Amino acid sequence: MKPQDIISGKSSLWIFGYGSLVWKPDFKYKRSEVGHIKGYKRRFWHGDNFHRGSDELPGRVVTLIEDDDAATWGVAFEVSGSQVEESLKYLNVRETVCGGYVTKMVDFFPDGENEPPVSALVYIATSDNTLYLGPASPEEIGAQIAMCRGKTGHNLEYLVRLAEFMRNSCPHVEDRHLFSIEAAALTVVSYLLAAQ
Ligand SMILES: N[C@@H](CCC(=O)N[C@@H](CS)C(=O)NCC(=O)O)C(=O)O
Repeated sequence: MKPQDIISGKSSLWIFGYGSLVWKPDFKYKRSEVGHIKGYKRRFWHGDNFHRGSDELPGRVVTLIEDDDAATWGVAFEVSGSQVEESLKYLNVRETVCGGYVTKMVDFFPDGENEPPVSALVYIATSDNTLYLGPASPEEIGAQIAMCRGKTGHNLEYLVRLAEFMRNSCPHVEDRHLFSIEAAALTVVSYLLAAQ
């Protein structure tokens, strides 16, 4: 896939989502496929002071961390023609300007028998990013998510929608990091509700 072929409309572009993009792409696309990329693990190690948090109380959202033994499941969206420029302009604001993510090309493996991999664009927040928060225990991350909200909504919605996607669309994948944080966040919420 050459950039000039995408620009000329001769070939389409695939965009891989693994966080809010799996349940809220918010751009027009031709078709989508559930699948995975290799060599990365999904971690709630990126801060968010816009969509799901604030400068005072930054939320936590996901990024990808290189790990040769790992795979990350999500959804890839195929965009073609005018959808290419429209989606990239939109995602540049949502992901890069507001979120601090940078772009990379990876191989996406659609779920299903013998489907060949396709090259896909992915947005990754690297550790040199000013919003990067890094590792913490599921309890610490869960508590932070339970307490944060931003201009797009509550950080809990971001977490639970992603966990729901994995349970519904990737039931064969055991994402201990995601589900342990979800359990911890919901425990904090239950205490807050009981204290009311
Ligand atoms: N790039 C990842 C993560 C994307 C992500 O969660 N980005 C945040 C920006 S910090 C976002 O779009 N949030 C919108 C929302 O929370 O509804 C993906 O492919 O899904």
